[in-house]
Amino acid sequence: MDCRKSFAFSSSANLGSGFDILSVAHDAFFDEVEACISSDGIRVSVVGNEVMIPEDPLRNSAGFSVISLLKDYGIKDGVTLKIKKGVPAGLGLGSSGASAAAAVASVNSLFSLGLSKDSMVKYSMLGEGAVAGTPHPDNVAASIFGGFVAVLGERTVNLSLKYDDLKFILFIPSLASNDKTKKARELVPKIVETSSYVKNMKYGLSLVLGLERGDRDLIRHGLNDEIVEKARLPMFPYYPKLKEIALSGNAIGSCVSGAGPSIIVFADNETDVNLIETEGEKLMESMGYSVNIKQAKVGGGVRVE
Ligand SMILES: Nc1ncnc2c1ncn2[C@@H]1O[C@H](COP(=O)(O)OP(=O)(O)OP(=O)(O)O)[C@@H](O)[C@H]1O
Ligand SMILES: N[C@@H](CCO)C(=O)O
Repeated sequence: MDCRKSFAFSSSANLGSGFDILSVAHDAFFDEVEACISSDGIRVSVVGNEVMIPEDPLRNSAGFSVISLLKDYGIKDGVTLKIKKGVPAGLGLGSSGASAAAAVASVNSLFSLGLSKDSMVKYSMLGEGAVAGTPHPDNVAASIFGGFVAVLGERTVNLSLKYDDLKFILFIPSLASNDKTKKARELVPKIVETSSYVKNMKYGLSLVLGLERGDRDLIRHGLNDEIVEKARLPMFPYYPKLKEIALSGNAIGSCVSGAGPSIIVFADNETDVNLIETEGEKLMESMGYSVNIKQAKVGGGVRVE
């Protein structure tokens, strides 16, 4: 049987004020998707630690992306997708995006379609639309390109990171829920004050310039959001205190990872990682949340075996 297998990392979207624009791939978790040509239509199976992931191809991010891709290219063959989940779902770590990215990469290779990375983003984000109601591109762009990315319309651009000792501490509460991103998107305000818009422009520029120049203070300033994070705060009530703890341990900064509930803390060699992990866990437990804490580094882009 003709098959291809791809691997895609987890990601954190909405960095600072970069809602739907700025994201990063990390090596905390990865998904593996094998695509094989079959005579049996489009089939999806999911193996791994997940119980809440649909195998109906139209409701699975990988399945929907591949259906759209095959349709556009007029491919009549069936394809079976075997998804091995590594990225936990519903936690703001780009789980649906990683599956879609790996599936599109596998099918691209299987049929020698020669898709550019931007085209892979275009098809993978359709799978996000099937899951979250709107096809947001930021998680899939990070998983496909790797590193820090800015999604600028139909083009995704990698930021050239100048920060050798950058690492992440991920606080991952056990709070996964179905349709979380869909619900979180409903909280985003449709109209914003000009003063909030101006603040967010400053944060966004600070973050991009800080990452490109390796400027710790700019990154810290840039890891703030006046609009989306604020509007969604009721979904993650522990976050303001957790950020205080991160800054007291001299983290570079922190923000909500994607649509939450996970939090990403940016750290370097000046950061007291132990203090942040210990105090952060204490805080979460005192508020009734059990939490998994994981360290990670910047991850690479999707890889076809
Ligand atoms: N292949 C897939 N992998 C993971 N989740 C999937 C997949 N296909 C469909 N889903 C559904 O998508 C939802 C998870 O997506 P959601 O956007 O809420 O979380 P996430 O992708 O883990 O995080 P985020 O997008 O906030 O980074 C779940 O309800 C799950 O059933
Ligand atoms: N930009 C998306 C990311 C979801 O991980 C959102 O916040 O809805």
